[in-house]
Amino acid sequence: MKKVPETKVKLTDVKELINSGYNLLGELRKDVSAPVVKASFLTKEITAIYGEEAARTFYNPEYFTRTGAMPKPVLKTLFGEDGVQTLDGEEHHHRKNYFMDLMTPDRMEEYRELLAENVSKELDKQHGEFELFDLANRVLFTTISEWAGINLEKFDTKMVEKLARNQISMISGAVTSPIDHVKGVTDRKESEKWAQDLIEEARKHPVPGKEHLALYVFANATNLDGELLPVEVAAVELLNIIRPTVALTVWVALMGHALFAKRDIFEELKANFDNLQDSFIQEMRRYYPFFPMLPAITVRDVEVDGYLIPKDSWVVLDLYGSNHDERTIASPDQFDSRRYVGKAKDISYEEQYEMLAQGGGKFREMHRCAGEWITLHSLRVFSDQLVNKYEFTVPEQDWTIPMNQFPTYPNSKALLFKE
Ligand code: HEM
Repeated sequence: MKKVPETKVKLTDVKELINSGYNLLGELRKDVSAPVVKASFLTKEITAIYGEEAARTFYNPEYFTRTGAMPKPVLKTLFGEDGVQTLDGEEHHHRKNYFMDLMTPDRMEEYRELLAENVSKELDKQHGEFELFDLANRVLFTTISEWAGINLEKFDTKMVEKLARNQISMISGAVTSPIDHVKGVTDRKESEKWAQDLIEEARKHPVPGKEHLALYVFANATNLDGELLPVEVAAVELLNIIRPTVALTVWVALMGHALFAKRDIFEELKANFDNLQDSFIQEMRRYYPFFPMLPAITVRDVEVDGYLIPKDSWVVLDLYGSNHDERTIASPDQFDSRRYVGKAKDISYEEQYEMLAQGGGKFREMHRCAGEWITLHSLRVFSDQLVNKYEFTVPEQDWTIPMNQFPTYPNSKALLFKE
């Protein structure tokens, strides 16, 4: 086995590591002409790996642990502390089951119907120019809250709008300028307080017949010893449903880019919608940058692509790089709506590592995203309504998607015009 080559490029802070762009790790690989690369990062060393085979190894608990791997600033904004993302082994499996048990086919269908109704209502109201990003942000927040059993009627419109925006600033505050980070931390605190009050209320006043809804599931969730989760942790987990669903705002704005920046993808999809819709959605998840990388620590010496990564190394799996891996993906930098025809379902319902936008592997045993199916249903609803149900014209705008911003979406937030 070969020694991992080290790049001379110095990474001096978290902002530089993640915010300097989705292509950074690819550039480091180029710098050393190898698929595995080591770089100095503050006082630590970081080893970057990518691709389907590397992902298989990364998800194997015999080789890697997630405990202690996630940088603190990310926990303080994006994920929250002591949530499912930070657990390993039995404890993780037990907690993750609460999430996966929510995702039954019936509940997914209820979510899809609710979202379709809410998107239609919002689109019906639009006359003139509007930002698809803002519309999606509002609709996704109200829909997922309702689906989770949260009654938003108790809160005034300003508070609801603020909470909807918080779900995005918690993400952008994870790795960004100090000012945005402080805002991300403040907005997370406000959201956690909101979620804690909801959990406490749900514990005090259980509603018969609502036990299966996310709010009540997390209010009643226990640890491995059968004790109720601390209210703070239950709130973090409730937000682990709300925040990432609202984050789909970003993918909806990127869908705006796919469909309206140029018309060719729109026309191809409209002409053959039923056949292409799911493949188009999977290609969107692959092609556009979103979640950049995942960290873990080796628990023993590990071989990746013929290179030896010693025990106790801090390793990141480059998700964006994996989804653009020229070794396994034909013309990875081209958007091809047909790429996943015939295998769109396998990509998101089987254990797999071929496309890693939301992680890979087994849903219950591993850290793979619990919301992949909600994501698919959301993107199905939006693509259907944008392509088939309404007509838009597209104002002049800046469609640039900056590669050094997290999360990233078109500068114009996808402007559309409806009569
Ligand atoms: C906006 C689109 C989304 C993206 C890009 C995304 C991405 C990811 C990624 C990369 C992970 C980590 C995978 C790993 O550590 O191996 C993850 C985990 C997770 N996601 Fe998502 N996700 C999205 C939407 C959702 C939705 C809609 C939900 C919930 C309804 C959700 C809930 C979760 C949870 C609970 C975890 C932690 C799983 C665990 O640690 O076992 N995500 N997601």
